[in-house]
This record gives sequence, C-alpha cells and structure tokens, in this order.
Amino acid sequence: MGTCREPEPSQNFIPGPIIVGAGPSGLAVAACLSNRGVPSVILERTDCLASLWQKRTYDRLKLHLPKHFCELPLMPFPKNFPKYPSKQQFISYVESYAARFNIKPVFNQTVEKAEFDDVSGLWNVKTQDVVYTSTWLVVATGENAEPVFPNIPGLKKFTGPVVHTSAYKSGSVFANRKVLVVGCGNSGMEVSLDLCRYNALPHMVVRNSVHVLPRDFFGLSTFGIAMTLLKWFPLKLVDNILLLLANSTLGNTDQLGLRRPKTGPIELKNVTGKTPVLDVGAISLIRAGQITVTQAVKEITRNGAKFLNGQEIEFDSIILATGYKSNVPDWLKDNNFFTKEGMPKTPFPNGWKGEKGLYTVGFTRRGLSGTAYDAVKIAEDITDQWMKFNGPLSIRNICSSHIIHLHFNKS
Ligand SMILES: Cc1cc2nc3c(=O)[nH]c(=O)nc-3n(C[C@H](O)[C@H](O)[C@H](O)COP(=O)(O)OP(=O)(O)OC[C@H]3O[C@@H](n4cnc5c(N)ncnc54)[C@H](O)[C@@H]3O)c2cc1C
Ligand SMILES: NC(=O)C1=CN([C@@H]2O[C@H](COP(=O)(O)OP(=O)(O)OC[C@H]3O[C@@H](n4cnc5c(N)ncnc54)[C@H](OP(=O)(O)O)[C@@H]3O)[C@@H](O)[C@H]2O)C=CC1
Ligand SMILES: O=C(O)C(=O)Cc1c[nH]c2ccccc12
Repeated sequence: MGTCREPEPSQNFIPGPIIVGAGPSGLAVAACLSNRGVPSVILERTDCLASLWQKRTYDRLKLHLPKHFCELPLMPFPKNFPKYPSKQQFISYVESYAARFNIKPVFNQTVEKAEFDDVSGLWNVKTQDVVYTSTWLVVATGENAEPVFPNIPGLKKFTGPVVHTSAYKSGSVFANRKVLVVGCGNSGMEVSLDLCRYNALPHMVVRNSVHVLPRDFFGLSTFGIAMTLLKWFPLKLVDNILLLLANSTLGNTDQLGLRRPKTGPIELKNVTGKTPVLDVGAISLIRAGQITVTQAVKEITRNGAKFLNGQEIEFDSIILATGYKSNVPDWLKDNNFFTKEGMPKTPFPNGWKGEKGLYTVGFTRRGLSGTAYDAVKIAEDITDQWMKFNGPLSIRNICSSHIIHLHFNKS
C-alpha cells in the first residue's frame, strides 16, 4: 500500500483523459480534446463506433430532428445529406468524424468498475483485461445503455417470440402476424408503423398519457419552431402554441386513445426526460385502424394478453418498446454525482462536471445537441488543466525553453 506501490502488470497509465463509450458523445469529447492538442483514450465495450446506431436500431430509422440540431462539434453534416438523415447516413457521418480527428477507440473493452483512488488522486478504470489509470474520467456510456425489460405478469409464460425494440430490425419477419407492441414512445410508434408496412397487425399498448406532435408543420420542423419560439416566449406559451399546431394537423389524438399529459410537451421533456412522439405517419394508421391502440396489459398468457378492461386477445409475438436506461450505477463506484438511475443529479446545463476529474457527456435529455454542448465544455475544462501540466507555462516547458535560450546565447 502507499503512494510508492508498484503498478500491477496489467495497469496502464493514460496521460490524458479516459473516455468510456465510443458513441457520438465519447467521440465528440475526444475530437474537441484532439483539436486542442490533448490526447485521450476511449474504451468501448463493442467492436464498433456508435454501437447504439449500428447494432441496436431498426433499418427504417432516420434522425427525427433536422440535421443541424444533431451535429457534433467542429464538423457539420455533408451538404448533400437530406434534412433528416437516415441511420446509415448518420453512421457514415460518425465514422468520418472519427477518421477526421484520428480517433481510434480501444474496442472490446467493457468497463466493469471505475473508482477514484484518494491516495494517488487518480481514477482506476477496470475492464475485463486491463486497469487503465488517469487523472480524468469522462462518462459517455449514454442514456440508452441498456434496454428496459418490464416485469409484466405472465410474460415468461408467453410461447411466441418476445423482442425488445433494440433487437428489432424490420417487420419483414412479422407479415400477417398479430403483434403486441408494449409502449408508445417514438420506438413503439415507429415500430408499429414499420410493422404495418410489412402487413403485420400491430396492437400498441398505451398505459398512460403521451404527447404526439407532427414532425413538420408546413415544411418547418416542429422542433425548430419550438427552439425559435423559446428564444422569445416563455415555455408554457411555446407549449401551448405547439399543442395548437399539433391539434390542427393531427386532430384530436385523445379520441384515438392517446391522452395528452397535463404538462406541455417541452416542459415535460425538460422535467422528466420523456420525449414527445414526433409523428412520421403512425397517427394516420391508427386513425385508419391499421394500428390498434390498446389499454394497459393486466397479464400476458401463453398465447396472448389480458387487458385492464377485461378484453383478451391472442398474439403471435410481443415487441417491448419499453425504452432504455443508463448503466453507470453498475460500474461507477462510490460517487455522489449520479442518481441511482444513473443520471447526473445536477440538471442541464451544469451536469457535465463532477468532482476529482469526473465528467459526463450526453446525459442532458437533450439528444445530440446536449452532447455537443457538454463536449465543448469538458474539452475546455480539461485543456485548461492539461496546459498547467504540459503547456507553455508548465515547469517542464519553462525549463526546456530556458535551455534553448541559453544555447542561443552561447552561439
Ligand atoms: C432509436 C433512437 C433514435 C434516436 N434518435 C435521435 C435523434 O434523431 N436525434 C437526437 O438528438 N438523439 C436521438 N437519439 C438519442 C441518442 O441518445 C443519441 O442519438 C446518441 O446515440 C447518444 O450518444 P451517446 O454517445 O451519448 O450514447 P450511445 O450512442 O448510447 O453510446 C454509448 C456507447 O457507450 C458504450 N458503453 C456502454 N456501457 C459501456 C461500458 N460499461 N464500457 C464500455 N463501453 C460502454 C456503448 O456500447 C455505446 O457504444 C436516439 C436514440 C434512440 C435509441
Ligand atoms: N426517429 C428517432 O429519432 C427515434 C428516436 N427515439 C428516441 O429514443 C429514446 C427512447 O425511446 P423509446 O424507446 O420509445 O423509449 P421511451 O422511454 O421514450 O418510451 C417507453 C415507452 O414504454 C412504455 N412502458 C414502459 N414500461 C412499460 C410497461 N411495463 N407497460 C407498458 N408500457 C410501458 C412507456 O410508457 P409510460 O410513459 O407509461 O411509462 C413509454 O410509452 C427517446 O429519446 C426517443 O425519442 C426512438 C425511436 C425513434
Ligand atoms: O430523440 C431523442 O431522443 C431526443 O432526445 C431528441 C430531442 C431532444 N429534445 C427533444 C424535444 C422534443 C423531441 C425530441 C427531442
């Protein structure tokens, strides 16, 4: 024990920060640091960049915010990309981003434990193979690190396939099948829509209230309209305008079994993180009877579901569109900074910095624009510290420039 202890054989000291996760957030921090001359190491559990996008999303997925709201720092989307890039286009953007800033994550490294050592003043970050050590730890594992599997009574008895949306690719294997889709967020709505396009028969469970907004309004994105209005008007007024706009294009969604929450859509997103659904076609299919909206499930049976209203329906398959959760509590030890749900306790815009060299990126509940904000802040903050050790005013550099100076005087 003590400060002079020899490092273990598998210990690896990293001069710059350790970043956990090679999604858009981890890459954005690495790029902003690299731009300021600070090296970093990214540890990624899978074998690719942006694994959420590459491995855990369906084929038909597109960004549902216009591209300029989803841009990572220092590099815009290509001009020839459409307003709402496809998943493949987004992945190719992320890959060129990593190439442009020469970011090469260490793949197949699952962080199992990260702990601050008060004696050395350093973070020890343990993967299945190595302990990495650094002054700085950047948590970039995302709000969607693990799928949520709900505890629905009887679910284990169901004899057909049960898949989470993170494993759903397309409706092609569900043609003519009756499918229970549990959940009505953006995933539940878009998977139900995709199922219809493959001639499946989706029944979507709506157990609570939900805000649905049109993705666009007369050629303008609803999200863009909201952001512009928020510059001038108070939140509640903006929410009311969005609801007027939604009613005028989608009609009364209450009649379709989609009750609206009392709190407005943007206020609800800010307070609870619940994203409003941005409709890309599901509402008209609900109205046409192609997607059936059902009440909450009471229990799942061997071959179907019983609902709270007493109705019983047979199903061939179940798709869980029940969302995601952070995994930070599983691996980050003894910290006060995150809630037990793995989200920073300090809300946006101040949730990016913890104590003792701990940082978090992409936990703002504001999608990729939140990521860009955090990444710039983190890189500025770490660069300031890095310069004190390694920059022009560091002891090392003052000494070395002094030597050069003497050398010049002699000659
Ligand atoms: C279906 C879907 C669509 C979305 N669409 C949009 C959109 O249009 N616009 C928008 O702004 N946002 C969107 N989002 C939000 C999404 O959070 C962001 O797009 C983005 O992926 C967040 O990036 P991230 O790097 O924070 O997290 P992620 O993309 O989840 O990346 C985190 C990385 O960390 C890795 N990791 C996790 N745990 C560990 C560990 N213990 N050790 C090592 N590595 C680990 C993961 O493998 C992953 O590669 C969408 C989300 C989903 C699920
Ligand atoms: N095109 C795009 O850009 C897309 C973006 N996304 C984004 O990905 C993120 C995750 O979205 P999503 O996967 O939809 O997850 P969400 O967390 O947004 O939604 C989860 C849904 O599952 C319901 N649910 C959870 N547990 C149960 C249960 N036990 N029984 C019944 N219903 C349940 C929730 O209902 P309740 O509200 O009652 O808890 C809610 O309707 C969001 O930020 C979303 O915007 C997703 C898809 C497409
Ligand atoms: O798609 C997501 O998950 C997002 O978080 C994007 C997003 C950020 N803020 C919003 C407000 C309304 C709709 C979507 C988003």
